Amino acid sequence: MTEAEDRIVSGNEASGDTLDAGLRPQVLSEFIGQEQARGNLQVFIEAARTRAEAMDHVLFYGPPGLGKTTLAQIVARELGVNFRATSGPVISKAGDLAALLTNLQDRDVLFIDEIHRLNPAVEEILYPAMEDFQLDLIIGEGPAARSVRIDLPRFTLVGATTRSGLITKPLRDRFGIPTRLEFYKVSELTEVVRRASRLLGLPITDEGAREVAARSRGTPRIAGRLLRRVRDFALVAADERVDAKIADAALTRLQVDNLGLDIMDRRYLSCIGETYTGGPVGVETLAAALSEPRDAIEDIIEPYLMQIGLVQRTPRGRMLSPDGWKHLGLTPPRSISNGQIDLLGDK
Ligand SMILES: Nc1ncnc2c1ncn2[C@@H]1O[C@H](COP(=O)(O)OP(=O)(O)OP(=O)(O)O)[C@@H](O)[C@H]1O
Ligand SMILES: [Mg+2]
Repeated sequence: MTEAEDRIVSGNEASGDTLDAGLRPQVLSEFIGQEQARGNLQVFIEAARTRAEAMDHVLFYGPPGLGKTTLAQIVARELGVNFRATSGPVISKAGDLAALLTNLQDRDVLFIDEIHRLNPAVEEILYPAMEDFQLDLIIGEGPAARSVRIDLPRFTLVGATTRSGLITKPLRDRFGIPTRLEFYKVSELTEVVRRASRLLGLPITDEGAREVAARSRGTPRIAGRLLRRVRDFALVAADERVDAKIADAALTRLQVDNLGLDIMDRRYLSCIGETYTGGPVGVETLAAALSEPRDAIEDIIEPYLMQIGLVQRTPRGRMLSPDGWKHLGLTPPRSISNGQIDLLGDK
């Protein structure tokens, strides 16, 4: 695990998150936020149930910790079918996928996490399975090799990825229901925190919940994790319930600032701001300067900093925005404070 993934404010799943299982919403009506995705799924689930057919294949994509796995489980439960889970890197051979697929029952949900990491040879045999519910396998080798076609039960493939850009077009095209998950609003995360507090038996005020939510980077997984740390502080301080002041004190001690940024984010921001005088600077250069893999920077650090507008992508690299300078407590160079950042394209 890289340093970026191992932070309290990283959206990635960490070993300490095992408690999350109890916080996972079980049905669609308990799932907070993602209104558009939820509304659409509701319709498709109901239609599939009414017709007693397998639902179309679904692809969930978006940053880590927004609820892709949770929604996949909910889809299976609401459809009233079995949920089988695996992940891209685990299916190493065509035979592994064949074994999974032939063991499914009619209308089951097969969940493939990190689907962008499927081996191309495996992906190839997934196409006819998704499209025609058929498996074409080559049995044996050399002159004795022959191909067999196996009929599969009708199933629903639910794929999840944090890197939709890495999914091949033929694979993406075979998902009838591509669903993008967005960062949550503070009001939605406040609801997530209140629900989690209830389940944890932790008294919290509305302002306390809001304080935790506002610092959770739009990500329910982070909200749950911060809440547990706040609970520890409240317990040790013998506070009866968590209010905004207690939440703020706990999160400040954890070095999570008022925007939910931690030391790593601030290192990233000040690297652009101070070392590269505001940019533009390429992501490879930043990765080297911060000794973090490029993937970790692009997947974990940048999405939220861009979402809240502290960093901008330009054709020539990353730049600190006026708000980014402000957050660092620094004065931007004149050309930037005059608002002359060119924001063309996407690099
Ligand atoms: N809408 C929600 N309401 C309440 N809790 C949620 C919601 N979405 C996610 N969570 C909580 O956040 C945690 C992370 O969600 P989940 O594991 O589904 O994320 P993910 O998108 O699959 O992440 P990854 O990309 O790392 O696989 C869950 O344990 C769940 O408790
Ligand atoms: Mg997941």
